[in-house]
Amino acid sequence: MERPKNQILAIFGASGDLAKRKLMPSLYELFSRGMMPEKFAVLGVSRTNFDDESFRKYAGENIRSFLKDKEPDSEILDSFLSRVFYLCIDTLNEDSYFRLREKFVEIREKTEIPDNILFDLATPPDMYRIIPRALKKAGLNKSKEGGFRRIIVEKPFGFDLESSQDINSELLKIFEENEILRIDHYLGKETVQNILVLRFANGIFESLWNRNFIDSVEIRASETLGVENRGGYYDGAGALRDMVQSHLLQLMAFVAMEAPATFDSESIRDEIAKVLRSLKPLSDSDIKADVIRAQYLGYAREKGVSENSSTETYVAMKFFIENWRWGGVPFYIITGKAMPEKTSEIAIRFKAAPQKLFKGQCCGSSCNSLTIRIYPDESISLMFGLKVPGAGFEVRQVNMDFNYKSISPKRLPDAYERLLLDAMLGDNTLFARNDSQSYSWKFVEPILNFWRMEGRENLHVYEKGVFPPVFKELRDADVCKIEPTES
Ligand SMILES: NC(=O)C1=CN([C@@H]2O[C@H](COP(=O)(O)OP(=O)(O)OC[C@H]3O[C@@H](n4cnc5c(N)ncnc54)[C@H](OP(=O)(O)O)[C@@H]3O)[C@@H](O)[C@H]2O)C=CC1
Ligand SMILES: O=C1O[C@H](COP(=O)(O)O)[C@@H](O)[C@H](O)[C@H]1O
Repeated sequence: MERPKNQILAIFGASGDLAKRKLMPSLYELFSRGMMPEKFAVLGVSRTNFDDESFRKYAGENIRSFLKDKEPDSEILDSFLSRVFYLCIDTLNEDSYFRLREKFVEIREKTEIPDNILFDLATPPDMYRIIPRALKKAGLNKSKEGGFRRIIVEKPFGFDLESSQDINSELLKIFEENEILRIDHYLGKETVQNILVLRFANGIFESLWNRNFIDSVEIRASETLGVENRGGYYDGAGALRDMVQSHLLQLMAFVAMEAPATFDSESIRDEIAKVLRSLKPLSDSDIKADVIRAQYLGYAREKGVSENSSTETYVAMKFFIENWRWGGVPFYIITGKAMPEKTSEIAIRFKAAPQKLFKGQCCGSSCNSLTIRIYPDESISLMFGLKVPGAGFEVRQVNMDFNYKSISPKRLPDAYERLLLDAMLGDNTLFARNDSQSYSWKFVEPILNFWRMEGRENLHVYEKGVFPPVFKELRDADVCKIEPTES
């Protein structure tokens, strides 16, 4: 396994929630598995008043609390924390970035790390212009010693097409496109990456993976939690921006893209962009018929949410991809908060056999579907009809399951572990490219505009924990959810 080059990782917003719950535990985990660079430093940068020592203590406590499924080893943790530093500056003030420059010099003198820096903007999005500009002013955006610069940007990447393009063009004045890593944590999930391997390492699936054999594709990501303490952000975003524009359209692209010419970052990202560009634009009448939005009861009383909010906490939509592979195949995306269960999965439903020879029941009209499950368990199930034992010829749907636990008892890495490692390695395959971001904004923007015009009209409400309205054809496809067979 290739190890990243020696470098400093500078995390802006180091005092925040993302750094605490995801970034620091993931970096510790990479360190404990020997996957961090031989020489590295993690520099937290925020306004909160820490110094190196107090930040180490804070980071250590967070790693202990948020590390997934295990306790950190004290010795390894101490060794990791000895490489952690902190700088308290007013990140809004460009002049304070000269102090950041000095801190880099100080760390490099202590650690002998070359002039390689990965910046991570774990801050509110309005800092995505301020920080890069200030880095440029302090001469930190380019190395004068032949080292590298990279910058990770968290989502939301803009608010609409225009704002995302504005942020992009600002960033592109300061960093090169291949230095900008727009993170989408869904692409760091093991099963999501496996979609590419499942499709392109196996002849059997790819030959069926088109409009001739596939009846529909459904991507579903439901959560039981409401907006919790993120009402202020969420009320300005809603489910369409928060989940569909980013994560779920990227998942759709993995399912629908053509095979890349070679397995390298640009070929893969070319195919992702191509499929997002082929999304059939939705007219007002399509939106009326094919996009359902809803809000859970009590949402408007959440902290940070406006009283008359028309923000959707649930969206179900049907759309098409206009290309030779997918013409006429409906794609569905369903996502929401405060739903009955937490699940993330992709169901590829195949067309029914041409003749119904047997009695018995399969889900919907066809016996065949492939479910790629991301949560709760990371697994893949293929469904087909088989004979019920005994007299006659009655069909029953059964599933053939692959569960990650069966090939490796090891824990699956958190998405951030994979993505931070790739960022340190400079591999941007699993990061969203500028053009694909724009295509997905172009696709969702007419919906946002239409809803703005409608206000609360046609906004459904649902009780927390009760499934909101969904398309009739999906209810039919779900009529007999198969329970896993008992062993
Ligand atoms: N939390 C999560 O699970 C996820 C978060 N994200 C994204 O990551 C980014 C960070 O999120 P999160 O950690 O939750 O946010 P928090 O508000 O918890 O943390 C952000 C940090 O940014 C710092 N900051 C710097 N400048 C400002 C400023 N002008 N105003 C406010 N804070 C500032 C703050 O530190 P200080 O005051 O010390 O300067 C604060 O600790 C956001 O863009 C978010 O959308 C994406 C996916 C998941
Ligand atoms: O980015 C986000 O994702 C989470 C859901 O992520 P998951 O890995 O738990 O499926 C969502 O809750 C949040 O609103 C959104 O900003």
